[in-house]
Amino acid sequence: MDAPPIMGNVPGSYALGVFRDRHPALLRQVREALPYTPDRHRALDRLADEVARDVMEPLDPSAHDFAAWAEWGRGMIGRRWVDVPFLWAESYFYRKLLAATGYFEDGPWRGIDPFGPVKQAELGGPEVDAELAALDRAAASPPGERAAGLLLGSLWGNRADLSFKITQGDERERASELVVDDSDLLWSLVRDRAPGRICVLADNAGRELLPDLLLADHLLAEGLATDVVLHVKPHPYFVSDATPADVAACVRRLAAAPGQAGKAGGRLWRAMADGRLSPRAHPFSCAPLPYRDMPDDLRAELASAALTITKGDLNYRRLVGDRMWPVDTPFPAVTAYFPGPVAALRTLKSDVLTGVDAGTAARLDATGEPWRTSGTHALIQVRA
Ligand SMILES: O=P(O)(O)OC[C@@]1(O)O[C@H](CO)[C@@H](O)[C@@H]1O
Repeated sequence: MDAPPIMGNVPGSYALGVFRDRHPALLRQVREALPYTPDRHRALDRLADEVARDVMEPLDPSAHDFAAWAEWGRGMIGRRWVDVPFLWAESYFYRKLLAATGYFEDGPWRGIDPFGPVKQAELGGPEVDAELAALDRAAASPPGERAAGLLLGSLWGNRADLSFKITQGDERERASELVVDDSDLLWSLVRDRAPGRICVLADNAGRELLPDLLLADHLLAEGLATDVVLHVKPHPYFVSDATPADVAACVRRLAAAPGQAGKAGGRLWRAMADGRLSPRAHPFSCAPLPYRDMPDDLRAELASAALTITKGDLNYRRLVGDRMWPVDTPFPAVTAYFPGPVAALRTLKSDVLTGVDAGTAARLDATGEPWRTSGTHALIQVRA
C-alpha cells in the first residue's frame, strides 16, 4: 500500500509555495537576525542563488555529515529542489542553511542558533505570560477537565510554529472542530498501561514546548508515566523546532513563573535531575526520512514506551510518509510499522492526511478554505 510522494513541482501546490516564497523570505529573515560577518553573508548569498536557480548543490565534502547526506541524497543532489520528495528537499534546505551560517564550522558562528533571536523573543513575550497564567484558573477544574485542557494546550500549541508564520502571518482562526478526535482512546491507553514510559517526539520550542512540558508534568505527577522521554532536534531545524537548549530555556521559564506554572516548573526541574524527564537529541530527528526508516536504536527505545506522542505537522509527515494518501486511508494501517502505540497531535499545515472520513473532507473542501494547510484545523489520531 503506497501513494505518490508529495513533491514541490505541482503548480499551485502548498509545497511549491514553500520553495518559491517561504525559503527566500526565511533567508532574508536569518540574514537580518544576527550581525553576520562577510563570509556568512557570502555563504547566504550563495544559498539564495542556489534556491533561485533551483538546483541542489552538494554539501562541502569536509562537512561532518557529508557521507550521511550523500547516502540519503543518492539520486537527488544536482536535481531541482522541487523535483524530489518535499520532505527530503525541505530538510536539506535547513541543513544547507546551517552550513551557510557556519553552525558546524570552526569559528565564531559555531553552535549559534540562527533562529535563536526569534525563539527568544517568543519565549520572553507577553503571550507566554498570559498562557501560563491560565493554569491558575484551570487548577480549580475537575481533574478530567484539566487533563483534557492540557492535551488540547499541547495540540494547539503546534500552531505556534515560527517557520509557518513567515508566510502565513498570525491571523489564523482556531477552528472549533477537530477533524479527528481520538482523545478518549489516548487517555484510556495511557491509563491502561500506567505507569509506563511515554515518549514525546517534540516539535516547536517556546509556545509549543511549554504546553508539552506541562502535559509531561501532568503525566508524571498523576502517576500515569514512570518517565517521559522528550525527543528534540540535535540542531536548529525548521526555524522553531526545539533543541536541548530550548528545553532548558523552557524549563527555566516555567520555574521562574508565578503560580501553578512555577510549581510545574519546579517539578519538571526535579524530574530532569532524577531522570524521570529525559531529553534526547537523536541524529535521526533531523534526518530527511520517514519514521518507517528509523534506525534500530530508536526503534528499540520507542518499542519500550507505553505510548509515543508525535507532535506537529512535520512529525506527522514523517509518521505516515509524506504521501498523497486518499484522506480516508486508515491511520492504523499507515502506522502499523511503528514499534508501539502511537498518538499524533497535529494542526494541519501541509497536504498529507489520513484517517479522515471522506464526508468530512468533502464538507470542508466545499468551504473553499485551505483547511488542510492553513493551521486552522487539527487532529488527534491514535493507533493502539
Ligand atoms: O512541524 P510543524 O512545526 O508543525 O510544521 C512545519 C511546517 O510549518 O513546515 C512545513 C513547511 O515548511 C510544513 O510541513 C509545516 O507546515
